Amino acid sequence: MSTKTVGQSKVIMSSVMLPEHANPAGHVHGGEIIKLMDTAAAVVARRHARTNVVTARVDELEFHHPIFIGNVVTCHGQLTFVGKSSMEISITVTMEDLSKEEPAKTALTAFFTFVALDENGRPHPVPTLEITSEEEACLFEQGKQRYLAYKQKKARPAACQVTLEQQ
Ligand SMILES: CCCCCCCCCCCCCCCC(=O)SCCNC(=O)CCNC(=O)[C@H](O)C(C)(C)COP(=O)(O)OP(=O)(O)OC[C@H]1O[C@@H](n2cnc3c(N)ncnc32)[C@H](O)[C@@H]1OP(=O)(O)O
Repeated sequence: MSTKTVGQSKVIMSSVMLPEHANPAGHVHGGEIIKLMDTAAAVVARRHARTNVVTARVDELEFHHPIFIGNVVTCHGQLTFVGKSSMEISITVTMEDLSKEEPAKTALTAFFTFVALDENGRPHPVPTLEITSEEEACLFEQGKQRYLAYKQKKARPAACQVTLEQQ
């Protein structure tokens, strides 16, 4: 199995927010930004895996600052953790008001888990992650904790999981 660095799949993607992205209150709809985040995370995952990838989970999604029509939003994405076929990607969204001479602000943050698939739609192994800095090592360890927490949750007995009433 090959190894790749975090830097080999990093992404930065910018978009201008248009009236069609607004919610009834005039802010940019959160769902529009989440779609941009998902797309940026998919680019990172696909660069790392070079196979089809799907979103499996979103952790710790936080809205820190509202976004308005006319703002430039930028998604910064990088791998934090890699399991066997799953990859966790950190996405930070910044917003910039082009009419003001001030630095971009952090608007949203989240961790997306993607799973690489083979041609039959089954999970497929991905390259391991080569860690090259202390910051990457710290993010990897935190991602590993979320990965292990998911595995633990999945192993819980059915009685501890939400079920839908039969119609
Ligand atoms: C034509 C294209 C060109 C494009 C080129 C450019 C690309 C850029 C543009 C595209 C941008 C749009 C990108 C949008 C992407 C979608 O919108 S995809 C659509 C939404 N997602 C889905 O429909 C996925 C639905 N879920 C599933 O299909 C299955 O649950 C999954 C995710 C394949 C997992 O299957 P499974 O049988 O549960 O697999 P299992 O063996 O249990 O687990 C496999 C791995 O997944 C992990 N996993 C599974 N479920 C979870 C979970 N819920 N949470 C965390 N980890 C999980 C496991 O821990 C395991 O990890 P490893 O130990 O292998 O590392």
